Amino acid sequence: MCWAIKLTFFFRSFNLNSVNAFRLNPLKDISHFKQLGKLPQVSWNADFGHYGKIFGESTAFLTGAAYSQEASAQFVARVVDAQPGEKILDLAAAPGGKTTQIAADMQNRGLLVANEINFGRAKILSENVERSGITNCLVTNHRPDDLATRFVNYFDKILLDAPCSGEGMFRKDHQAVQYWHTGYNQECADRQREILRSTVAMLRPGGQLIYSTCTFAPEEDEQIMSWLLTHYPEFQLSDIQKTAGIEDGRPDWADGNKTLSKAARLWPDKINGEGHFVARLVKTKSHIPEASSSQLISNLKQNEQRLLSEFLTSLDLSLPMRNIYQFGAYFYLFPQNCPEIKGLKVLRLGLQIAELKNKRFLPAHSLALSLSKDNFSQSYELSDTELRQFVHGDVITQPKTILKKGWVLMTKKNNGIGFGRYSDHMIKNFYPKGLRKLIHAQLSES
Ligand SMILES: C[S@@+](CC[C@H](N)C(=O)[O-])C[C@H]1O[C@@H](n2cnc3c(N)ncnc32)[C@H](O)[C@@H]1O
Repeated sequence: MCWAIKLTFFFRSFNLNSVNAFRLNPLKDISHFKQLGKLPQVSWNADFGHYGKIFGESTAFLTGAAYSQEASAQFVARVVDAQPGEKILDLAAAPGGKTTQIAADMQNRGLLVANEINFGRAKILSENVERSGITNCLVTNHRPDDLATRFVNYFDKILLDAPCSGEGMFRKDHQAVQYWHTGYNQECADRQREILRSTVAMLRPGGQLIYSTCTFAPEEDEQIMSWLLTHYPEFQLSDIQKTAGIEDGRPDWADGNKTLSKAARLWPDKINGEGHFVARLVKTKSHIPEASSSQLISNLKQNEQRLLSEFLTSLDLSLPMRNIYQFGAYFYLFPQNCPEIKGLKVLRLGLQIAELKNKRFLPAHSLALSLSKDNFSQSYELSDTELRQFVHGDVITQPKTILKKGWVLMTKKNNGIGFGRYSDHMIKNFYPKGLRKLIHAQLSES
């Protein structure tokens, strides 16, 4: 096909609406979200990706069983191909689309560091990690060069989903168009090179760097990759499996290095999704000597350990006490191979499990979101009306099942969404005040 016709199809695609998509979250019990599972699949993420919209007042959102994510963006984590037990850094992670997909692939095993430079965005990332029931993630708020001084030759995989000119999102996010100006691609490219200078040192030899953008500009895509290959000869591009209209990268848009065709381009006129670029590189060796990195160890004193252990046992929970860290009144279950956190700006340390208040333990909201009906001492399945009451912060009076006095995991479609405490025929509400809201719409799955 000649260039003029190709370009006509490309520009025509901008007159079409972008298509909503989402991912079902296998860290949750998704067996009862039957309608969502029947929606058309995103072909490159067929296990969990679907086309359709998830509203913020739906049961899928409130339980964390689904995450809204544009279809092409779902391809990036497929290239990361995270495995349980790996040490992975998601360097520019907010709001968390790729972090939550990577964590699901890791099945909560191993270490996932999700970093975001912007504090406000890091808080949103942290909330999304919590709602998704992720337990092996450290959410940090650092500049890439800060992190690079801490983690030398450290990670098995690093995803840099780079800040970019966002041209691939123009039809989805009209604001992205407003930022664009002449010279913007070069400004973004300069920033991408700066971030990559810090990134390369953090990957262990043999590890993989996945670089992605949501822009069409070769200055930010193939040309950044050719710059990296020239300046860091220890990196080589590796093949990406491309299906369903995903195309090769374009060597002719950079320095002609043929291996650039191993990268992937997602064009909105060729696939059912927005514009994206993804490349995978392998680091063959490192010139920097391995730094010894110390691991976090439990700081629990004997007395707290005994009391916490008794509290957890009373809730039928069994957690490894050697992985519990106390920070003031709060107790966290930190991930396997967790690095020492002194000097790190950490917004979330694995899973917050409890708070000590007036000499009594309260189970943490994050804990509820990581549990389902069968792994807590007692649970209560909320009706739609009760769910509205619960997220509004109301007491649940006259519950319809028999409960024992004490903590109750409040569930919807079997997934924990918060804690209550039962006594005197009512369930007192422990849904966090900051998250309480009035749901106006009819509750539905999506
Ligand atoms: C494309 S977005 C990340 C999207 C995210 N990976 C996801 O899937 O939800 C790029 C991120 O890079 C961050 N960023 C901006 N400037 C940066 C810099 N100099 N270094 C590192 N990150 C930066 C932005 O705040 C933004 O959150």
